[in-house]
Amino acid sequence: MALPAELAQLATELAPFVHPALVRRACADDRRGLGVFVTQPLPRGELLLAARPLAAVRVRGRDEDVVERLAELILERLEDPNFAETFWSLSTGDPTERPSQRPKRPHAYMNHAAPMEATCSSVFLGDVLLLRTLCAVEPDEELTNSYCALSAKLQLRRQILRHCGVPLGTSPDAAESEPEDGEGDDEALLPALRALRALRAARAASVDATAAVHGGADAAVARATELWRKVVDLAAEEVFGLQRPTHPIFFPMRAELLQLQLRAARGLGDMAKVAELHQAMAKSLAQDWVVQIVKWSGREQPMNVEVLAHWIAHLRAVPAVDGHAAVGATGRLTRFWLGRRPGLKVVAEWMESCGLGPRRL
Ligand SMILES: C[S@@+](CC[C@H](N)C(=O)[O-])C[C@H]1O[C@@H](n2cnc3c(N)ncnc32)[C@H](O)[C@@H]1O
Repeated sequence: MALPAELAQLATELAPFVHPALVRRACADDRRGLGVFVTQPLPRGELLLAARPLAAVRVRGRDEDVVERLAELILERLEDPNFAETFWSLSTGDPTERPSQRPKRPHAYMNHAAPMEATCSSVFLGDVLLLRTLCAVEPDEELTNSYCALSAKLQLRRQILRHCGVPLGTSPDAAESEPEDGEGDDEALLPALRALRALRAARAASVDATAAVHGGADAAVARATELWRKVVDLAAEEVFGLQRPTHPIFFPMRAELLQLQLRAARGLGDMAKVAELHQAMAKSLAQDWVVQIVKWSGREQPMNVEVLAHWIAHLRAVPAVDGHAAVGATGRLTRFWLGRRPGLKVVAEWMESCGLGPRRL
């Protein structure tokens, strides 16, 4: 989906931009290689980068081989010496030779940190990538970005990190594999084991419901409806306990349960429930973080764009919904990212253009 004209204009005004306080240096922990650091204090929300990608391909279906198509495009363009110089400047380089340099494309050089620890986050505005600080940063502090989406489940996190060459075990989200029944006697993981059993049951019910509905017959549809209802009715409080658990393993588990419930509610056509679940997801993605991050002052909402996408989806699910909180949160998030507050319709189109429309969440 194309970006609304108002935002396409903004993208043109912002890009290209690289913040002058960014430098590329060797990290103190040499297993991390080079990283991006700041030379001066920066406030929360500072724009660090607004850049168009070196190469982009348009994807129509899910199965298209994006990596192969990108590689072909890059090989073609490498014949242009200007492109080749920029492209090869992305490679790791030798930290002992050039300990410090202004990075031309800092996003490509940033190391990963778990979403609850990353100091930066990025979003696409059309084909312009915007990168901002999520908290105030001090001089000589390393800037980090999560390579995984905020809502990614444990298994997907580990896949992404493995694929990106981040050693598993250096990041809390990579270290937390799903515990097996009877494994370990860590007190903190006992509620996680209970929750996992409920989560596994919900996963199985969702797979069965999808298979049943493809059967098409009335009995199959009735069976799917029953299974979806079962998933939707799982109370998060029962699954995770009444107290908000602080162990990081709970974030992806809670997000996964809500995602399964969202799909089930959509299958049932229960749009009021869909709206309620998007709201729960927005709050959960925002608040679970706040519990972890002492660095953030007060209970300020994390400005991750996935949170914005869920508020917008909440507003779209049931037009008559009382949207006071959602409109407020949407306004704060869009102002944070864009420096302005366009209408809800424009923000909804922006989310669609980022692949964060209600059907994709
Ligand atoms: C986009 S590059 C980041 C820049 C890189 N450190 C360099 O020296 O060019 C991604 C690579 O950085 C390393 N890396 C990123 N995040 C890391 C982390 N949290 N711990 C250890 N290594 C990390 C991995 O080797 C990964 O393949």
